[in-house]
Amino acid sequence: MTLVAGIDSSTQSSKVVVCDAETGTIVRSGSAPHPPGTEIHPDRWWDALQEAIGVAGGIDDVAAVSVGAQQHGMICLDETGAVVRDALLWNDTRSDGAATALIDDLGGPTAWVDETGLLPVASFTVSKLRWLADHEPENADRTAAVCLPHDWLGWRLSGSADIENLWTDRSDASGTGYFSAATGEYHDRLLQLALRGRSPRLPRVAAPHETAAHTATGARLGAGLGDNAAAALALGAGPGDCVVSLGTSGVVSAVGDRAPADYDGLVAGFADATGRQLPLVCTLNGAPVLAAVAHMLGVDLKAFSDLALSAPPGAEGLSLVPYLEGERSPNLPHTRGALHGMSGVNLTTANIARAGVEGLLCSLQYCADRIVEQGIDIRRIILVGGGARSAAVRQIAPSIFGCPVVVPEPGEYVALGAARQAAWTLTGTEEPPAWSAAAENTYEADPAPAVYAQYREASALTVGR
Ligand SMILES: Nc1ncnc2c1ncn2[C@@H]1O[C@H](COP(=O)(O)OP(=O)(O)O)[C@@H](O)[C@H]1O
Ligand SMILES: O=C(CO)[C@@H](O)[C@H](O)COP(=O)(O)O
Repeated sequence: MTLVAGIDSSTQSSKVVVCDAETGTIVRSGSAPHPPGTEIHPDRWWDALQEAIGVAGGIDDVAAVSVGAQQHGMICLDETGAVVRDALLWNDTRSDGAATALIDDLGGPTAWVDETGLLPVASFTVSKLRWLADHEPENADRTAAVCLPHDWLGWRLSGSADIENLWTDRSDASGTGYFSAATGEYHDRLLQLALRGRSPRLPRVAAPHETAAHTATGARLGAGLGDNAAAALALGAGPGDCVVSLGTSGVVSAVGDRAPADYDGLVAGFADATGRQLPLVCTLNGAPVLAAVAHMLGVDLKAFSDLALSAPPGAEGLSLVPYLEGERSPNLPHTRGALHGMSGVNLTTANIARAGVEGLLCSLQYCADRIVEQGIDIRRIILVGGGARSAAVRQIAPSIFGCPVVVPEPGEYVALGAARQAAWTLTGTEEPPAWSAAAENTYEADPAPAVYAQYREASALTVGR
Protein backbone atom coordinates (compact mmCIF):
# COMPACT_ATOMS: atom_id res chain seq x y z
CA MET A 1 0.00 0.00 0.00
CA THR A 2 1.40 3.44 -0.94
CA LEU A 3 1.09 5.83 2.01
CA VAL A 4 0.82 9.62 2.16
CA ALA A 5 0.83 11.96 5.16
CA GLY A 6 -1.13 15.13 5.82
CA ILE A 7 -0.27 17.66 8.51
CA ASP A 8 -2.44 20.31 10.16
CA SER A 9 -0.49 22.83 12.20
CA SER A 10 -3.54 24.59 13.61
CA THR A 11 -3.85 27.27 16.25
CA GLN A 12 -4.16 24.83 19.15
CA SER A 13 -2.28 21.73 18.01
CA SER A 14 -0.33 19.76 15.42
CA LYS A 15 -2.15 16.82 13.84
CA VAL A 16 -0.82 14.17 11.48
CA VAL A 17 -2.75 11.58 9.48
CA VAL A 18 -1.14 8.80 7.44
CA CYS A 19 -3.45 7.50 4.69
CA ASP A 20 -3.69 4.97 1.91
CA ALA A 21 -2.84 7.12 -1.14
CA GLU A 22 -5.44 5.39 -3.30
CA THR A 23 -8.52 5.47 -1.05
CA GLY A 24 -7.74 8.05 1.63
CA THR A 25 -8.37 5.56 4.41
CA ILE A 26 -6.54 6.72 7.54
CA VAL A 27 -4.13 4.07 8.79
CA ARG A 28 -2.44 6.00 11.61
CA SER A 29 -2.68 9.43 13.22
CA GLY A 30 -1.23 11.55 16.01
CA SER A 31 -1.47 14.98 17.57
CA ALA A 32 0.33 17.22 20.06
CA PRO A 33 -0.72 20.54 21.62
CA HIS A 34 0.68 24.01 20.88
CA PRO A 35 1.39 26.52 23.62
CA PRO A 36 -1.39 29.10 24.06
CA GLY A 37 -0.97 32.68 22.90
CA THR A 38 -1.09 34.78 19.77
CA GLU A 39 2.69 35.25 19.48
CA ILE A 40 4.72 32.05 19.22
CA HIS A 41 8.21 31.03 18.14
CA PRO A 42 7.80 28.72 15.10
CA ASP A 43 10.17 26.24 16.76
CA ARG A 44 7.29 25.39 19.14
CA TRP A 45 5.24 24.26 16.12
CA TRP A 46 8.20 22.24 14.88
CA ASP A 47 8.56 20.56 18.29
CA ALA A 48 4.82 19.76 18.41
CA LEU A 49 4.96 18.45 14.84
CA GLN A 50 7.81 16.09 15.72
CA GLU A 51 5.81 14.86 18.71
CA ALA A 52 2.65 14.36 16.61
CA ILE A 53 4.65 12.52 13.92
CA GLY A 54 6.05 10.27 16.65
CA VAL A 55 2.56 9.53 18.00
CA ALA A 56 1.48 8.71 14.42
CA GLY A 57 4.27 6.12 14.16
CA GLY A 58 6.58 8.26 12.00
CA ILE A 59 6.40 9.29 8.36
CA ASP A 60 9.55 7.66 7.02
CA ASP A 61 7.43 5.17 5.07
CA VAL A 62 5.25 7.71 3.21
CA ALA A 63 5.69 8.53 -0.47
CA ALA A 64 4.44 12.11 -0.14
CA VAL A 65 3.53 14.62 2.55
CA SER A 66 1.81 18.03 2.55
CA VAL A 67 1.43 20.63 5.26
CA GLY A 68 -1.79 22.51 5.97
CA ALA A 69 -1.73 25.22 8.64
CA GLN A 70 -3.44 28.17 10.23
CA GLN A 71 -3.41 31.09 7.81
CA HIS A 72 -1.84 34.58 7.87
CA GLY A 73 0.80 34.09 10.62
CA MET A 74 3.81 36.38 10.03
CA ILE A 75 7.16 34.57 10.08
CA CYS A 76 10.19 36.77 9.45
CA LEU A 77 13.53 35.18 8.53
CA ASP A 78 16.96 36.76 8.26
CA GLU A 79 19.55 36.17 5.50
CA THR A 80 20.70 32.94 7.19
CA GLY A 81 17.16 31.58 7.49
CA ALA A 82 16.96 32.21 11.26
CA VAL A 83 13.67 33.39 12.77
CA VAL A 84 13.85 37.15 13.50
CA ARG A 85 11.09 37.32 16.14
CA ASP A 86 8.15 35.25 17.38
CA ALA A 87 5.44 34.72 14.76
CA LEU A 88 2.36 36.92 15.11
CA LEU A 89 -0.73 34.77 14.59
CA TRP A 90 -3.99 35.41 12.74
CA ASN A 91 -5.76 36.11 16.07
CA ASP A 92 -3.28 38.71 17.30
CA THR A 93 -5.11 42.02 17.10
CA ARG A 94 -2.24 44.47 17.80
CA SER A 95 -2.09 45.23 14.06
CA ASP A 96 -5.61 46.67 13.74
CA GLY A 97 -4.34 50.27 13.64
CA ALA A 98 -1.80 49.25 11.02
CA ALA A 99 -4.61 47.75 8.91
CA THR A 100 -6.56 51.02 9.03
CA ALA A 101 -3.46 53.00 8.13
CA LEU A 102 -2.78 50.75 5.13
CA ILE A 103 -6.33 51.23 3.85
CA ASP A 104 -5.86 55.00 4.09
CA ASP A 105 -2.44 54.84 2.41
CA LEU A 106 -4.04 53.34 -0.69
CA GLY A 107 -6.86 55.89 -0.71
CA GLY A 108 -9.59 53.65 0.75
CA PRO A 109 -11.02 50.14 0.41
CA THR A 110 -11.62 50.07 -3.36
CA ALA A 111 -7.99 49.76 -4.44
CA TRP A 112 -7.30 46.99 -1.89
CA VAL A 113 -10.32 44.93 -2.86
CA ASP A 114 -9.70 45.42 -6.59
CA GLU A 115 -6.01 44.50 -6.32
CA THR A 116 -6.03 41.71 -3.73
CA GLY A 117 -9.67 40.68 -3.20
CA LEU A 118 -9.49 41.67 0.45
CA LEU A 119 -9.41 44.62 2.78
CA PRO A 120 -6.67 44.65 5.43
CA VAL A 121 -7.76 43.66 8.94
CA ALA A 122 -5.52 42.87 11.92
CA SER A 123 -5.40 39.17 10.96
CA PHE A 124 -3.74 39.52 7.57
CA THR A 125 0.04 39.27 7.15
CA VAL A 126 0.25 42.63 5.40
CA SER A 127 -1.09 44.42 8.51
CA LYS A 128 1.33 42.56 10.78
CA LEU A 129 4.23 43.64 8.56
CA ARG A 130 3.17 47.30 8.81
CA TRP A 131 3.01 46.89 12.59
CA LEU A 132 6.55 45.44 12.50
CA ALA A 133 7.88 48.31 10.38
CA ASP A 134 6.43 50.88 12.76
CA HIS A 135 7.12 49.22 16.13
CA GLU A 136 10.23 47.11 15.54
CA PRO A 137 12.09 48.77 12.64
CA GLU A 138 15.33 46.96 13.50
CA ASN A 139 13.52 43.59 13.12
CA ALA A 140 11.98 44.81 9.85
CA ASP A 141 15.51 45.73 8.65
CA ARG A 142 16.78 42.23 9.50
CA THR A 143 13.91 40.53 7.69
CA ALA A 144 15.21 39.04 4.45
CA ALA A 145 12.21 36.76 3.79
CA VAL A 146 8.58 36.61 4.96
CA CYS A 147 6.60 33.38 4.98
CA LEU A 148 3.57 31.68 6.52
CA PRO A 149 3.30 28.77 8.98
CA HIS A 150 2.76 26.12 6.29
CA ASP A 151 5.58 27.54 4.15
CA TRP A 152 8.02 27.42 7.05
CA LEU A 153 7.10 23.90 8.17
CA GLY A 154 7.32 22.51 4.63
CA TRP A 155 10.71 24.18 4.17
CA ARG A 156 11.94 22.72 7.49
CA LEU A 157 10.74 19.26 6.43
CA SER A 158 12.79 19.68 3.24
CA GLY A 159 15.89 20.22 5.39
CA SER A 160 16.71 23.52 3.69
CA ALA A 161 17.95 26.58 5.55
CA ASP A 162 18.21 28.67 2.38
CA ILE A 163 15.51 31.33 2.08
CA GLU A 164 15.75 31.08 -1.71
CA ASN A 165 14.13 27.63 -1.45
CA LEU A 166 10.95 28.77 0.36
CA TRP A 167 7.67 27.98 -1.37
CA THR A 168 4.00 28.54 -0.70
CA ASP A 169 0.75 27.83 -2.52
CA ARG A 170 -2.00 29.97 -3.95
CA SER A 171 -4.51 29.32 -1.14
CA ASP A 172 -2.25 30.55 1.64
CA ALA A 173 -0.62 33.33 -0.43
CA SER A 174 -4.13 34.71 -1.00
CA GLY A 175 -4.44 35.42 2.74
CA THR A 176 -1.38 37.65 2.93
CA GLY A 177 -2.80 40.91 1.53
CA TYR A 178 -0.06 41.19 -1.10
CA PHE A 179 -1.30 38.50 -3.48
CA SER A 180 -4.36 38.30 -5.73
CA ALA A 181 -6.39 35.08 -5.86
CA ALA A 182 -8.03 36.40 -9.03
CA THR A 183 -4.75 36.80 -10.99
CA GLY A 184 -2.43 34.48 -9.06
CA GLU A 185 0.20 37.22 -8.71
CA TYR A 186 2.03 38.93 -5.88
CA HIS A 187 1.69 42.69 -5.53
CA ASP A 188 5.24 43.64 -4.51
CA ARG A 189 4.30 47.29 -4.16
CA LEU A 190 1.81 46.40 -1.39
CA LEU A 191 4.50 44.45 0.46
CA GLN A 192 6.79 47.48 0.15
CA LEU A 193 3.97 49.78 1.25
CA ALA A 194 3.48 47.67 4.38
CA LEU A 195 7.18 47.57 5.19
CA ARG A 196 7.78 51.23 4.34
CA GLY A 197 9.97 50.54 1.35
CA ARG A 198 11.63 47.29 2.47
CA SER A 199 11.28 44.41 0.04
CA PRO A 200 12.04 40.98 1.55
CA ARG A 201 11.96 37.77 -0.47
CA LEU A 202 8.60 35.98 -0.80
CA PRO A 203 8.17 32.23 -1.26
CA ARG A 204 7.56 31.13 -4.85
CA VAL A 205 4.00 29.97 -5.47
CA ALA A 206 3.91 26.24 -6.25
CA ALA A 207 1.14 24.74 -8.41
CA PRO A 208 -1.65 22.70 -6.71
CA HIS A 209 -0.23 19.23 -7.40
CA GLU A 210 3.41 20.17 -7.76
CA THR A 211 6.18 18.32 -5.94
CA ALA A 212 7.81 21.35 -4.38
CA ALA A 213 10.73 19.55 -2.66
CA HIS A 214 11.59 16.26 -0.95
CA THR A 215 12.05 15.23 2.68
CA ALA A 216 15.30 13.71 3.96
CA THR A 217 13.81 10.25 3.37
CA GLY A 218 12.93 11.09 -0.23
CA ALA A 219 9.17 11.64 0.17
CA ARG A 220 7.61 14.26 -2.11
CA LEU A 221 6.61 17.49 -0.40
CA GLY A 222 3.46 19.02 -1.84
CA ALA A 223 2.74 22.72 -2.24
CA GLY A 224 0.98 22.73 1.13
CA LEU A 225 -2.11 24.85 1.77
CA GLY A 226 -4.04 27.08 4.14
CA ASP A 227 -6.19 25.22 6.65
CA ASN A 228 -9.52 26.35 5.22
CA ALA A 229 -8.55 25.36 1.68
CA ALA A 230 -7.39 22.01 3.08
CA ALA A 231 -10.75 21.37 4.75
CA ALA A 232 -12.57 22.24 1.50
CA LEU A 233 -10.31 19.82 -0.41
CA ALA A 234 -10.89 17.01 2.08
CA LEU A 235 -14.65 17.51 1.98
CA GLY A 236 -14.84 17.80 -1.81
CA ALA A 237 -16.96 20.94 -1.34
CA GLY A 238 -18.76 21.98 -4.53
CA PRO A 239 -21.39 24.46 -5.77
CA GLY A 240 -24.12 25.09 -3.17
CA ASP A 241 -21.92 23.83 -0.33
CA CYS A 242 -20.93 26.18 2.46
CA VAL A 243 -18.27 24.87 4.83
CA VAL A 244 -18.59 26.10 8.40
CA SER A 245 -15.57 25.32 10.55
CA LEU A 246 -15.74 25.71 14.30
CA GLY A 247 -12.10 25.65 15.36
CA THR A 248 -10.44 28.42 17.35
CA SER A 249 -11.84 30.64 14.62
CA GLY A 250 -15.33 30.41 13.18
CA VAL A 251 -15.08 30.17 9.40
CA VAL A 252 -17.74 30.28 6.69
CA SER A 253 -16.49 29.60 3.16
CA ALA A 254 -17.69 28.40 -0.24
CA VAL A 255 -15.65 27.07 -3.17
CA GLY A 256 -16.55 28.64 -6.52
CA ASP A 257 -15.27 30.05 -9.78
CA ARG A 258 -15.99 33.73 -9.19
CA ALA A 259 -13.79 35.92 -7.01
CA PRO A 260 -15.87 38.03 -4.59
CA ALA A 261 -15.50 41.81 -4.30
CA ASP A 262 -16.71 42.91 -0.87
CA TYR A 263 -15.82 46.57 -0.40
CA ASP A 264 -16.97 46.29 3.24
CA GLY A 265 -14.11 43.80 3.60
CA LEU A 266 -15.94 41.00 5.40
CA VAL A 267 -15.82 38.45 2.59
CA ALA A 268 -12.16 37.78 1.84
CA GLY A 269 -11.31 36.69 -1.70
CA PHE A 270 -9.09 33.74 -0.88
CA ALA A 271 -8.08 30.98 -3.30
CA ASP A 272 -8.79 27.29 -2.85
CA ALA A 273 -6.18 24.56 -3.30
CA THR A 274 -7.28 23.38 -6.76
CA GLY A 275 -7.21 26.58 -8.82
CA ARG A 276 -10.62 27.93 -7.87
CA GLN A 277 -11.79 30.70 -5.51
CA LEU A 278 -12.63 30.37 -1.79
CA PRO A 279 -14.68 33.39 -0.62
CA LEU A 280 -14.43 33.26 3.17
CA VAL A 281 -15.62 35.10 6.26
CA CYS A 282 -13.75 34.42 9.50
CA THR A 283 -14.52 35.30 13.11
CA LEU A 284 -12.10 35.45 16.01
CA ASN A 285 -14.54 33.55 18.21
CA GLY A 286 -15.16 29.91 17.34
CA ALA A 287 -15.42 26.80 19.52
CA PRO A 288 -13.64 28.37 22.54
CA VAL A 289 -16.85 30.36 23.13
CA LEU A 290 -18.59 27.10 24.07
CA ALA A 291 -15.78 26.12 26.43
CA ALA A 292 -15.80 29.59 28.02
CA VAL A 293 -19.54 29.52 28.75
CA ALA A 294 -19.33 25.93 30.00
CA HIS A 295 -16.46 26.93 32.29
CA MET A 296 -18.46 29.87 33.64
CA LEU A 297 -21.38 27.50 34.35
CA GLY A 298 -19.00 25.02 36.00
CA VAL A 299 -19.93 22.12 33.70
CA ASP A 300 -18.06 19.99 31.16
CA LEU A 301 -18.79 20.22 27.43
CA LYS A 302 -21.21 17.26 27.44
CA ALA A 303 -23.26 18.68 30.34
CA PHE A 304 -23.13 22.09 28.66
CA SER A 305 -24.60 20.62 25.48
CA ASP A 306 -27.35 18.85 27.46
CA LEU A 307 -28.19 22.09 29.27
CA ALA A 308 -28.42 24.04 26.00
CA LEU A 309 -30.75 21.43 24.49
CA SER A 310 -32.98 21.51 27.57
CA ALA A 311 -33.80 25.23 27.06
CA PRO A 312 -36.31 26.56 24.51
CA PRO A 313 -35.23 28.25 21.24
CA GLY A 314 -34.40 31.90 21.93
CA ALA A 315 -33.49 31.08 25.56
CA GLU A 316 -36.56 32.99 26.77
CA GLY A 317 -35.12 36.24 25.45
CA LEU A 318 -31.44 35.83 26.35
CA SER A 319 -28.87 36.52 23.63
CA LEU A 320 -25.14 36.02 23.96
CA VAL A 321 -22.96 38.07 21.62
CA PRO A 322 -19.77 35.98 21.46
CA TYR A 323 -17.12 38.64 20.78
CA LEU A 324 -14.96 37.36 23.64
CA GLU A 325 -11.62 38.02 21.92
CA GLY A 326 -12.72 41.17 20.12
CA GLU A 327 -14.08 40.46 16.65
CA ARG A 328 -12.98 40.42 13.03
CA SER A 329 -16.39 39.90 11.33
CA PRO A 330 -17.75 42.48 12.01
CA ASN A 331 -14.41 44.25 12.37
CA LEU A 332 -14.48 45.27 16.06
CA PRO A 333 -11.04 44.17 17.33
CA HIS A 334 -11.43 45.90 20.71
CA THR A 335 -15.04 45.05 21.51
CA ARG A 336 -16.04 42.39 24.03
CA GLY A 337 -18.89 39.90 24.32
CA ALA A 338 -22.21 40.59 26.06
CA LEU A 339 -25.23 38.81 27.49
CA HIS A 340 -28.40 40.71 26.61
CA GLY A 341 -32.05 40.45 27.60
CA MET A 342 -31.69 39.25 31.19
CA SER A 343 -34.80 39.16 33.37
CA GLY A 344 -35.59 37.70 36.77
CA VAL A 345 -37.23 34.75 35.01
CA ASN A 346 -34.87 33.79 32.18
CA LEU A 347 -31.54 33.83 34.01
CA THR A 348 -31.11 30.07 34.26
CA THR A 349 -28.06 27.94 33.52
CA ALA A 350 -29.98 26.19 30.72
CA ASN A 351 -30.89 29.49 29.03
CA ILE A 352 -27.34 30.79 29.33
CA ALA A 353 -25.99 27.59 27.74
CA ARG A 354 -28.59 27.85 24.97
CA ALA A 355 -27.74 31.52 24.40
CA GLY A 356 -24.05 30.54 24.13
CA VAL A 357 -24.73 27.99 21.40
CA GLU A 358 -27.25 30.17 19.58
CA GLY A 359 -25.02 33.26 19.83
CA LEU A 360 -22.10 31.39 18.30
CA LEU A 361 -24.26 30.00 15.49
CA CYS A 362 -25.91 33.38 14.86
CA SER A 363 -22.48 35.02 14.58
CA LEU A 364 -21.76 32.51 11.80
CA GLN A 365 -25.15 33.04 10.15
CA TYR A 366 -24.18 36.72 9.96
CA CYS A 367 -21.05 35.60 8.04
CA ALA A 368 -23.07 33.28 5.79
CA ASP A 369 -25.35 36.22 4.88
CA ARG A 370 -22.29 38.17 3.72
CA ILE A 371 -21.34 35.27 1.41
CA VAL A 372 -24.88 35.16 -0.02
CA GLU A 373 -24.67 38.92 -0.66
CA GLN A 374 -21.79 38.12 -3.01
CA GLY A 375 -24.22 36.19 -5.20
CA ILE A 376 -23.12 32.78 -3.89
CA ASP A 377 -25.83 30.15 -3.52
CA ILE A 378 -25.86 28.22 -0.23
CA ARG A 379 -27.96 25.06 -0.27
CA ARG A 380 -26.43 23.17 2.60
CA ILE A 381 -23.91 23.68 5.38
CA ILE A 382 -21.05 21.24 5.95
CA LEU A 383 -20.07 21.58 9.62
CA VAL A 384 -16.56 20.59 10.77
CA GLY A 385 -13.98 21.50 13.45
CA GLY A 386 -13.82 20.75 17.16
CA GLY A 387 -17.09 22.62 17.85
CA ALA A 388 -19.00 20.19 15.59
CA ARG A 389 -18.43 17.57 18.29
CA SER A 390 -21.07 19.36 20.37
CA ALA A 391 -24.52 17.71 20.04
CA ALA A 392 -26.19 21.04 20.83
CA VAL A 393 -24.33 22.78 18.02
CA ARG A 394 -25.25 20.04 15.54
CA GLN A 395 -28.92 20.00 16.49
CA ILE A 396 -29.51 23.76 16.76
CA ALA A 397 -27.44 24.68 13.66
CA PRO A 398 -30.07 23.93 10.96
CA SER A 399 -32.66 26.16 12.66
CA ILE A 400 -30.23 29.09 12.68
CA PHE A 401 -28.77 28.54 9.18
CA GLY A 402 -32.21 27.76 7.72
CA CYS A 403 -30.93 24.85 5.62
CA PRO A 404 -29.77 21.26 6.12
CA VAL A 405 -26.53 20.84 8.04
CA VAL A 406 -24.32 17.94 7.04
CA VAL A 407 -21.89 16.81 9.73
CA PRO A 408 -19.17 14.44 8.49
CA GLU A 409 -17.98 11.97 11.12
CA PRO A 410 -15.60 13.72 13.54
CA GLY A 411 -12.14 13.89 12.01
CA GLU A 412 -9.12 15.97 11.17
CA TYR A 413 -10.32 17.35 7.83
CA VAL A 414 -7.49 19.87 7.44
CA ALA A 415 -4.87 17.15 7.84
CA LEU A 416 -6.90 14.92 5.52
CA GLY A 417 -7.04 17.67 2.87
CA ALA A 418 -3.27 18.02 3.11
CA ALA A 419 -2.92 14.24 2.71
CA ARG A 420 -5.13 14.36 -0.38
CA GLN A 421 -2.90 17.06 -1.83
CA ALA A 422 0.13 14.86 -1.10
CA ALA A 423 -1.57 11.97 -2.95
CA TRP A 424 -2.21 14.35 -5.84
CA THR A 425 1.55 14.90 -6.26
CA LEU A 426 1.76 11.16 -6.97
CA THR A 427 -1.04 11.00 -9.55
CA GLY A 428 -0.25 14.29 -11.28
CA THR A 429 -3.79 14.19 -12.69
CA GLU A 430 -5.82 17.30 -13.52
CA GLU A 431 -8.18 16.71 -10.58
CA PRO A 432 -7.20 15.47 -7.10
CA PRO A 433 -7.54 11.71 -6.53
CA ALA A 434 -11.15 10.68 -5.87
CA TRP A 435 -11.12 9.55 -2.24
CA SER A 436 -14.19 7.99 -0.67
CA ALA A 437 -16.31 10.51 1.22
CA ALA A 438 -16.54 10.34 5.02
CA ALA A 439 -19.70 8.96 6.61
CA GLU A 440 -22.00 11.83 7.51
CA ASN A 441 -25.20 12.72 9.34
CA THR A 442 -27.64 15.33 8.10
CA TYR A 443 -29.47 17.52 10.60
CA GLU A 444 -32.67 19.35 9.67
CA ALA A 445 -34.96 21.63 11.67
CA ASP A 446 -37.59 24.31 11.14
CA PRO A 447 -35.93 27.68 10.52
CA ALA A 448 -35.95 29.97 13.58
CA PRO A 449 -35.58 33.48 12.13
CA ALA A 450 -36.86 35.01 15.38
CA VAL A 451 -33.79 33.72 17.22
CA TYR A 452 -31.49 35.35 14.66
CA ALA A 453 -33.50 38.59 14.77
CA GLN A 454 -33.23 38.66 18.58
CA TYR A 455 -29.45 38.11 18.29
CA ARG A 456 -29.07 40.87 15.69
CA GLU A 457 -30.82 43.32 17.99
CA ALA A 458 -28.41 42.39 20.77
CA SER A 459 -25.29 42.48 18.56
CA ALA A 460 -26.26 45.95 17.33
CA LEU A 461 -25.85 47.14 20.93
CA THR A 462 -22.30 45.79 21.12
CA VAL A 463 -19.80 48.40 20.04
CA GLY A 464 -16.03 48.82 19.96
CA ARG A 465 -14.18 50.59 22.72
N1 LIG B 1 -17.61 18.30 22.42
C1 LIG B 1 -17.20 19.56 22.24
N2 LIG B 1 -18.05 20.59 22.49
C2 LIG B 1 -17.66 21.87 22.29
N3 LIG B 1 -16.42 22.24 21.88
C3 LIG B 1 -15.53 21.25 21.64
C4 LIG B 1 -15.87 19.87 21.80
N4 LIG B 1 -14.76 19.14 21.45
C5 LIG B 1 -13.79 20.02 21.11
N5 LIG B 1 -14.24 21.29 21.24
C6 LIG B 1 -13.49 22.54 20.99
O1 LIG B 1 -12.88 22.51 19.72
C7 LIG B 1 -11.72 23.36 19.72
C8 LIG B 1 -10.61 22.69 18.98
O2 LIG B 1 -11.06 22.48 17.66
P1 LIG B 1 -10.04 22.42 16.44
O3 LIG B 1 -10.87 22.36 15.21
O4 LIG B 1 -9.06 21.34 16.66
O5 LIG B 1 -9.32 23.85 16.60
P2 LIG B 1 -8.03 24.45 15.86
O6 LIG B 1 -8.06 23.89 14.45
O7 LIG B 1 -8.24 25.93 15.90
O8 LIG B 1 -6.81 24.05 16.64
C9 LIG B 1 -11.39 23.66 21.19
O9 LIG B 1 -11.70 25.02 21.46
C10 LIG B 1 -12.33 22.70 21.97
O10 LIG B 1 -12.78 23.27 23.18
O1 LIG C 1 -7.67 33.40 10.07
C1 LIG C 1 -8.24 32.41 9.64
C2 LIG C 1 -8.82 32.38 8.28
O2 LIG C 1 -8.82 33.63 7.65
C3 LIG C 1 -8.34 31.19 10.53
O3 LIG C 1 -9.22 30.25 10.00
C4 LIG C 1 -6.99 30.59 10.76
O4 LIG C 1 -6.61 29.95 9.55
C5 LIG C 1 -6.97 29.67 11.97
O5 LIG C 1 -7.83 28.58 11.91
P1 LIG C 1 -8.19 27.56 13.11
O6 LIG C 1 -6.93 27.23 13.83
O7 LIG C 1 -9.21 28.22 13.94
O8 LIG C 1 -8.76 26.35 12.42
